[in-house]
Amino acid sequence: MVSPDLRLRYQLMTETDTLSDAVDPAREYIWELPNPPRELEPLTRYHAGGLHPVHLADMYNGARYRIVNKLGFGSSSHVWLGEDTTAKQRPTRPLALKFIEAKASERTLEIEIHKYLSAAAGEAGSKHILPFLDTFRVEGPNGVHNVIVSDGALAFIPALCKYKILEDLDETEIVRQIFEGVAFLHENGVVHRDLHCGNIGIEIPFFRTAGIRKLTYGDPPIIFPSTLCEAVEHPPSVPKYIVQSSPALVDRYQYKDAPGGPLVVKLVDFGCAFRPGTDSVFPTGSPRRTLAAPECLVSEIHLPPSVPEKVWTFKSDIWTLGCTLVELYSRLGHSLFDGAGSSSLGAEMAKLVGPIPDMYHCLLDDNATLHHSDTHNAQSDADTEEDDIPANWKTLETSLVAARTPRHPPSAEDELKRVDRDTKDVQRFLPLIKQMLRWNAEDRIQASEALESSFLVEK
Ligand SMILES: Nc1ncnc2c1ncn2[C@@H]1O[C@H](COP(=O)(O)OP(=O)(O)OP(=O)(O)O)[C@@H](O)[C@H]1O
Repeated sequence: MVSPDLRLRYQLMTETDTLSDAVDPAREYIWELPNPPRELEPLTRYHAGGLHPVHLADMYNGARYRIVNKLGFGSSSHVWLGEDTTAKQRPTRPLALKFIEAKASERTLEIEIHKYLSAAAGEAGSKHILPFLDTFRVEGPNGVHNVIVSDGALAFIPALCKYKILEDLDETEIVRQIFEGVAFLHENGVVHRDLHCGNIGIEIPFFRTAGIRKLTYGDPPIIFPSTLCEAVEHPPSVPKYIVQSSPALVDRYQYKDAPGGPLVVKLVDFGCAFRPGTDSVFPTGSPRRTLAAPECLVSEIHLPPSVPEKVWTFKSDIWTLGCTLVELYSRLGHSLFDGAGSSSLGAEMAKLVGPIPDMYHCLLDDNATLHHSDTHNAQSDADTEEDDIPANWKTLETSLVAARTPRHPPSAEDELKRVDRDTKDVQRFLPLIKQMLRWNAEDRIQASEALESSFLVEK
């Protein structure tokens, strides 16, 4: 039997998992990670059908790729920094090896879509798609996993915000390149479905020229041994230790004046992507609810669900991207519809987008939006008069400016200048977002049209 205090420690470790998920009473062993930081995936993800237990210095694909560090993890994979031991190029190019969970490997179109997009390389916008370099399969204790090898010389929006690097970069240019990438995807018939900030990478040319060893990926890698608390043999399904994610970072000043060329946006993660009218299967990955377009949320609520291919469209990508761009522009300081507080998602949307159409009224329901909200309040929120809407956009403008302006500017004069500049930027930015967030999907702007918007043209 597992003792209660061990159960408790295990529960803390797994954070989002419930105790019943975390502890399998049929198992004789339990694992402990002392003071686990948030950057660790829970050990419960290592089971049949789950993640492959990867260790540092492991060799893969006939000893071609060596594991050097961990870059991150997502809902269906973990991504490792690796090097190609057969490459002659020096310094060694940083590679990202994405190990997909065994179960997810069976149903994703990710590799197929990567290959399909690679065939269109050279077309306008194609340079904003993460280059696909290789793929192989690994058979391990938890099943068979697809592994995707791609460029690892990227920094992602969350890390750039966390280390206050984004504010030194040209954000308008980043937005333009995102639209170029999305326009390329849509012109090639691909709906991404999961365009959140964590899937927007920025290629830092300096990363490649500096070589894998010079980047502060967490040097040396930080590991947390998975201690055996109840003596049994170490099961092969669980790694001997968990490596903390160490996204590539260099000194912030090296971004701005980085040698090696301009920064290039790369869209990553085609785990939820599909091609309407072409793909006969639909990937069951779950994009974030708070970024999903109303028609997609509604289709989840109606049981049996309406045909998913019909609601996840180029235009649902545009809604998601609108929400994501607001997060990016606020440097992750403001989420549009975060589902927090007393309003339902539907009510939060109505405050900005306008009175909620009848077909979306179910989004006001507590269960439908996973809220503990007061339905009455939600209803009255949703009945927002059209006249109130400009006021709500004004409130958003104020929040965005506040999120962008640093709390401790060097001087009061600097602060005034900064607020003035940020206000002008936000006032130019929000009309574009308004065109992306429309109840009727057909009324939303296309990615190619957004490239002609005054925000991007009159830079
Ligand atoms: N090419 C890369 N270079 C560096 N880091 C990467 C790369 N690809 C992914 N990562 C890191 O790994 C994380 C997870 O990758 P990815 O989003 O592809 O996985 P996922 O399981 O499909 O995630 P989710 O579906 O939750 O978005 C990313 O957020 C990023 O931090």
